Amino acid sequence: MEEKAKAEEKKMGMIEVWLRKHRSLYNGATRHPLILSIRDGTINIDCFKTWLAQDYLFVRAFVPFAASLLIKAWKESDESGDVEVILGGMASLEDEISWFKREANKWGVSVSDVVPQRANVKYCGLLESLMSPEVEYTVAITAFWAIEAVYQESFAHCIEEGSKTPPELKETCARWGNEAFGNYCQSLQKIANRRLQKASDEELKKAEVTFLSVLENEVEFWNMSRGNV
Ligand SMILES: Cc1ncc(CN)c(N)n1
Repeated sequence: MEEKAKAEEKKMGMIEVWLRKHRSLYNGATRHPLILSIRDGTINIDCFKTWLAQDYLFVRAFVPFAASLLIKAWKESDESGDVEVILGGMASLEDEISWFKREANKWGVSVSDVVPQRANVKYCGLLESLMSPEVEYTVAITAFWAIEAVYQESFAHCIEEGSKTPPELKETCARWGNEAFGNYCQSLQKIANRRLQKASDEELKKAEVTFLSVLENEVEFWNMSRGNV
């Protein structure tokens, strides 16, 4: 494929090529008005609570997707180290679910009463479709990287120097914005790049379409939290 050849010539990975090509959508997902309002301290706390409750449900659906990816890595990967990277991510999800419950309790949000909103149902539907054994490992790992990377870049922006994030939201931002999570996302990106380099044109196209779908769903997820469903 032409794009792949260009990437090779410039010694770039496909992910970097796509990040350039789809920069405005990527920025839309990682610099959403909700994130910017956390960063500048003008966040409406009800929006934060909506996000928290809805994301708790999303993370519960993310666990089986991660499990399906682990199976794909075990069956299809050309490098055994992939399994450890994914397993490490899965192990933190248990802690993440406990954190969501504690955080929800702190804000007076009852997680057992949360009803998923339309954008959440749609995004969880995408996760479910990616769990199918027919979806290639390369496509699934690209989606998994994109999902994690959007949160990493979004929340890291809220704890950069000069941000005015309210103190009570800093822990939330540090959860995904911290350096260790950044390194984990880098490891996922490396795996995705390695797989994409060896992918057929058809697989490459599927992975790019899925990447775009993740970004669109992320934007809609943030929109939902601000009440514009
Ligand atoms: C919607 C969404 N996207 C990504 C993540 C990071 N796992 C999350 N918790 N929620």
